[in-house]
Amino acid sequence: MSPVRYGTSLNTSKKHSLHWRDYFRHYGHQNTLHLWPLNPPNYRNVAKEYLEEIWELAMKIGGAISEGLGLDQNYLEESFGEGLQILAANYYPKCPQPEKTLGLAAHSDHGALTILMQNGVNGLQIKHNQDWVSVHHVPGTFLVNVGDCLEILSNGKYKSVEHRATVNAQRTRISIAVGHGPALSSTIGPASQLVDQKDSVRYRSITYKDYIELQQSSTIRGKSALQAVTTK
Ligand SMILES: O=C(O)CCC(=O)C(=O)O
Ligand SMILES: [Fe+2]
Repeated sequence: MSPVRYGTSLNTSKKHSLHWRDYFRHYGHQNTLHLWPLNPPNYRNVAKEYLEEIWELAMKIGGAISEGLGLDQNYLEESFGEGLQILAANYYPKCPQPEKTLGLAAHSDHGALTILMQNGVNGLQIKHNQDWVSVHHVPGTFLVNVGDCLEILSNGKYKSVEHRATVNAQRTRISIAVGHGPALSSTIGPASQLVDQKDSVRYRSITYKDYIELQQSSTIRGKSALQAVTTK
């Protein structure tokens, strides 16, 4: 997976329609900073500071989740190792026929925790009991999504959220999603402490790199990558 990417869709296969969005995405790691946008001129400084702060926040939340699972408070952070942070900036222009398209089709995020900032225009929907539910933006808040890595690591105790973005005819929507996952070379699998006789291993182990490739090569929407590593 390249450390910087620009485009419209996750997978540009002709098998399905493209998204009503432009995006750019880049890794948060400092050694990729020379690849980040140069315009606006303060982008690199602002993004660097934001990514550092948001990493701290993600680790705080990850610590509470680890503790809640009965694991060591540092479990998530330690299993991340050097970790991988990815910033995705999504731009959804006004759309004359919004009911005919989507800004971003149904998917779950491949990392463990995504922290999302938005420009106050609603559009995010999450799947709950087979229905799409709109998430109303509360000013001054971030939205935190559980991703596939956390579902795998917790052996299914946390469920990654399937979500999508709708567009509208009145206002352009912008969202900045920052995903947090383990280092690309690390193997993701259920924490051994969460696997017992009653609750056997629900997901097979896979490197994070292979998991991302699996997700991004699929033309099937939704949680298809996770289903591919589910053991039953
Ligand atoms: O725009 C949104 O609210 C969602 C963005 C998103 O799901 C993503 O970038 O993975
Ligand atoms: Fe997402």
